[in-house]
Amino acid sequence: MVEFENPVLRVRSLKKQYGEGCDYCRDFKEGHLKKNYCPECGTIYACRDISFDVYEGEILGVVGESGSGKSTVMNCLYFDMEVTEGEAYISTYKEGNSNIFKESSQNQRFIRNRVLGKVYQNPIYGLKMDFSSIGNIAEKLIAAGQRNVKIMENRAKELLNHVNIPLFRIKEEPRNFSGGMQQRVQIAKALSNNPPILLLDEVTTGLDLSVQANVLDLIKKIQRELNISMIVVSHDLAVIRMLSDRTIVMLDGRVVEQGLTDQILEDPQNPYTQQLVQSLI
Ligand SMILES: Nc1ncnc2c1ncn2[C@@H]1O[C@H](COP(=O)(O)OP(=O)(O)OP(=O)(O)O)[C@@H](O)[C@H]1O
Repeated sequence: MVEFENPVLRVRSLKKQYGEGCDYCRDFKEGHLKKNYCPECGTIYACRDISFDVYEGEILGVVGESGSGKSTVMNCLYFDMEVTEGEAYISTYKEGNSNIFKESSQNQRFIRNRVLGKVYQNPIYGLKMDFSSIGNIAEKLIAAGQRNVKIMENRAKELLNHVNIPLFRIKEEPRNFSGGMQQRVQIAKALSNNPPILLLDEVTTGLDLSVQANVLDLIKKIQRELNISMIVVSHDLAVIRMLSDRTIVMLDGRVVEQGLTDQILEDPQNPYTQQLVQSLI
């Protein structure tokens, strides 16, 4: 049972825009934007004023249609892109007192290696396809300062076993693996340095339904066993329903609703969320 008491991650007023904005769009007057962009100057507001907490041991779901800004939130948190404005604090990093968006690039690299793990929809962003699976994990361990070959080998075997990659295949390159196996290796790699927070961006999109179910089961199992906090992004409310304790719903770069997943499913308040929930039935 998750206790919604200790946030491991606090995100405040995250904003990402492409373009300078103009007098017409800058204060977001009702009706001045077309979805997420300004028809006068063309500025795209990918994320506007996004705030949320992630608690210890919870899975937070982020759901919304294509272009709503879900991946932008994940990319900003993992420093794959720079925020325009905003703050984020991680309780295990500098006791939660430092805005990670303002950290030096060296410290941001440390956070990527030690504090956060990320699993991408497309495994080519998370894996070196021409390294072996074991080599992919070693790469992450080396980035965190590990140099002992035996320790790295044992850790890689343990992780790959955890995600059900057969021992006899761990020296193979992930390019030879099926989509589901590649995602499992990505998950193992992201867990290499025991990060307290895992970011999963559309990790089952594009997989066959049975493979998808298998990966979702694995995510749930890992979360239970390691009591890790996760943010799971998906356009598919069925995925979010299966995994997440709480959910935030995004539309046009904004959070339009957030709460316990059960509550959102049973009694959605926002018209867009109502549509999403109806599409499940
Ligand atoms: N480099 C960029 N330049 C301009 N606009 C961009 C850029 N990257 C993303 N966007 C825009 O930002 C908005 C949010 O994109 P984002 O990828 O976060 O959405 P999403 O909800 O994750 O959707 P999807 O699942 O389709 O990626 C979209 O309107 C997108 O076109």
